[in-house]
Formats: sequence, structure tokens, C-alpha cells
Amino acid sequence: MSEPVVIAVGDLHDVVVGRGVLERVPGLVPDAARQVLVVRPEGLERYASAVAAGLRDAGLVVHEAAVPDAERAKTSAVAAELWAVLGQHAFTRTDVVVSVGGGTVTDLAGFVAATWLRGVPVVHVPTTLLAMVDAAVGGKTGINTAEGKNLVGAFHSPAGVVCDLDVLETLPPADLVAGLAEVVKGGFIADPRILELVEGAPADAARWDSPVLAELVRRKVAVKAEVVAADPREAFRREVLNYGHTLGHAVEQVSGFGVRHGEAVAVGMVFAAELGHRTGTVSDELLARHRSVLAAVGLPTTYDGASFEALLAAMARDKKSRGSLLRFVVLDGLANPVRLEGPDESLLRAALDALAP
Ligand SMILES: NC(=O)c1ccc[n+]([C@@H]2O[C@H](COP(=O)([O-])OP(=O)(O)OC[C@H]3O[C@@H](n4cnc5c(N)ncnc54)[C@H](O)[C@@H]3O)[C@@H](O)[C@H]2O)c1
Ligand SMILES: O=C(O)C(=O)C[C@@H](O)[C@H](O)[C@H](O)COP(=O)(O)O
Ligand SMILES: [Zn+2]
Repeated sequence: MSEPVVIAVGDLHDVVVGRGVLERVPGLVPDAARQVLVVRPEGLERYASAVAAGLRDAGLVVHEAAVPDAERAKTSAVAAELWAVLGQHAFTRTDVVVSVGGGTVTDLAGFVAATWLRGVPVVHVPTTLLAMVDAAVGGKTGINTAEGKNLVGAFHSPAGVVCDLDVLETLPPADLVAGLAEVVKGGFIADPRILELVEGAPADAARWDSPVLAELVRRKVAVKAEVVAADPREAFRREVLNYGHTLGHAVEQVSGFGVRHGEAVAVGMVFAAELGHRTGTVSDELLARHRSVLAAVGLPTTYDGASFEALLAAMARDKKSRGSLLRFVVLDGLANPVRLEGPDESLLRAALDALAP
């Protein structure tokens, strides 16, 4: 990528995408700020240190907090620890939270920023592919409870997002591939060119320094930006970004978060395609394309890790549910997401059976 690009999420916030762009972070911190809290995962100090140094050079008082890695960060206990840090440093409404990490950190730090003093600014510096193309964009924040995934949260738009593709050099390959699931999701729900790019060069799509990956990031951020701008608080349209997530979140939950979010979403998209195929809105070809494009980059397309009953119980807590009615996002042809409300249990069972290895 030669020049950084700036993608606007309506009038909510901008996303900077480029290489070597961490120096842009201080420019996104509102002028009135006096101090910032940089939140990062334990074991990933490098990028947070670079961001903190830039913020100090800009004259800000910088505090740092390391939180447990991955999904262990998204708990009320960790949120309470961060609230305590903000309280100890007397953070006011002009002070700022800066997240530097994967989607678990942007979700947690975003939630803490949304709730501290009922809302202080947050700047996200996503360091995984998944967080760059999805979690850091659009203001959904949240933590898990014992009962399920993301059950507590708030909509809180960041002041800005900086995606520096160079930080992906150190991301483990399996985490980079997991992020491609959310990229492919954007292809199925809105931008088929994404699918063509992945199908045309699957190995390049999974390489941190490839121009193909840079193009995929720009396109997926643009898809998310368009949907969020139209419906920031998920009155209805934003639900399309939940493609693959109804089963996906259930798979994560019943595995005790042993399955990565992106991997679970990959399985969930095949499940949704099976539902659409059975109800007549997804062709044989479109169903097969789900399996082939996901498999091409090494994402899972089969699942037999839990009973139907366990998954159904977890899906009942999905936020799209209304009363006893489950709601799925399915395709009515490529790039045309629609809702499937209250499907029969027999249909769900058949779609799950079709995921068997
Ligand atoms: N709010 C939203 O709109 C939204 C959207 C999609 C996903 N999410 C959430 O995002 C979370 C998943 O995020 P994720 O896939 O980024 O997982 P993650 O945050 O667990 O990060 C994956 C792993 O990569 C490590 N890591 C991060 N950046 C690195 C780097 N540059 N180099 C080396 N290691 C690095 C992390 O420490 C972690 O071990 C889930 O909780 C999901 O619910 C939220
Ligand atoms: O931004 C959205 O809206 C999404 O649904 C994006 C999803 O990729 C993301 O995983 C989100 O956190 C799921 O939201 P939830 O409301 O089902 O918790
Ligand atoms: Zn997701």
C-alpha cells in the first residue's frame, strides 16, 4: 500500500488504514485531553509501548494497563479493574482510553470507555486482522457473562481508529486466518469482489505484507462503514453484520472459547448457507462457494463439537432473538442478506447435521 487511506464511518468516526501509521494516533486524541489510559493484552507490549511513546511526545500523561489475553479480557472483573485505574487517576470526561490489541481488547476498552462517567472518548489501535476489519470499527463494545457471549455492552463510537498493517507481521498465522472469516463475511453479504480476491490468491490473502490483504482490509472496512453509518445502533439493517454469528457465538460459548471467534463465524456462515439452501434462497453453487472459499484460506467448514440441544440453548440468548423466536441472517442470493425468523427445529437440526465432517 503506498498511501494511507481514510475511510469514514458516516459522521461517526474515521478509520485510517496504511503501513507505518501508528504515528497518527496522537492526532486522533481530542485536544482537550490531559491524560490517556493505554490498554493492551498481557504479552503484547511492543505496539502499546510505541503508541504510548507517541502520546507522551504529544504532551499527554500516559498510564498503561495490561489485561488478560484473548477472551479472558472480556469479563466484568477486568472491566472493574480498569474502572478502578481510571478512578485512581481521576479521569474526567475529556481524558481518553486508547486500546492497542485484538478484538477482545477493543471490545473491553470500548466498553470501559462507554461506561466510565457514562462515556469518555476511546481511540482504537487494532493489532489483529479481525479487529482492523471489524471489531474496532463501528462502536459495538462488550464483555461476556457466564451465560453467553457479549451479553453486556454498549454502542460507543470511537474518536478514531488506526489500522497499521505492519503490526500484522507478528500476528500468529492462525489468528490472521481467523480474521479472514470476517473479511469473507463482507464478501458474502455485500461485496463479491472480496470473494474473487480471496479465491484468486488465497495464499496472498493470508500474508501480512501482501497488496491483496491491504485491498481486502480496505474493502471490508468500507462494507462495515456503509452498514454502520446506515444503522449505528442495530435497529435492523446492522444485523446483516451478524451473518454466521448466531451459530458462531454458540460454538464459541460451548467450547469455553477454545475456538477462535473467526473460526466459529466460518462454521456459522456454512450453517447459515445450509439454512438458506434448505429454504430455497441459496443455490447449490452459492452453498458450495461458502465451503470452497473458507477452506481455501484454511478456515473450518465442518463442526461436530457439541450437541444440537447445547447449541440451541446457547443460540436462544442471541441478541437477535425476539421472545422464543430465533432470528438468523441468511442470503437470498449473493450479497443480498435477509432474515429467517423462527425456523423449525427440524430445519436447524438438518443444517447442523450437514456440518458433520
Ligand atoms: N465489536 C465488534 O463489532 C466485534 C466484531 C468482531 C469481533 N468482535 C470480538 O473480537 C474478539 C476477537 O478478536 P480477535 O480475533 O482479534 O482476538 P484476540 O483479541 O483474542 O487476539 C487474538 C490473539 O492475537 C494476539 N495478538 C493481537 N495482536 C497481535 C499482534 N500484532 N502480534 C502478535 N499477537 C497479537 C492476542 O494477544 C491474542 O492472543 C471476539 O471477542 C469477538 O467477539 C467484536
Ligand atoms: O458490528 C456488528 O454489528 C457485528 O455484528 C459484527 C460482528 O462481527 C461482531 O462479532 C459483533 O460483536 C457481534 O455482535 P453481537 O451483537 O452479536 O454481540
Ligand atoms: Zn464477528
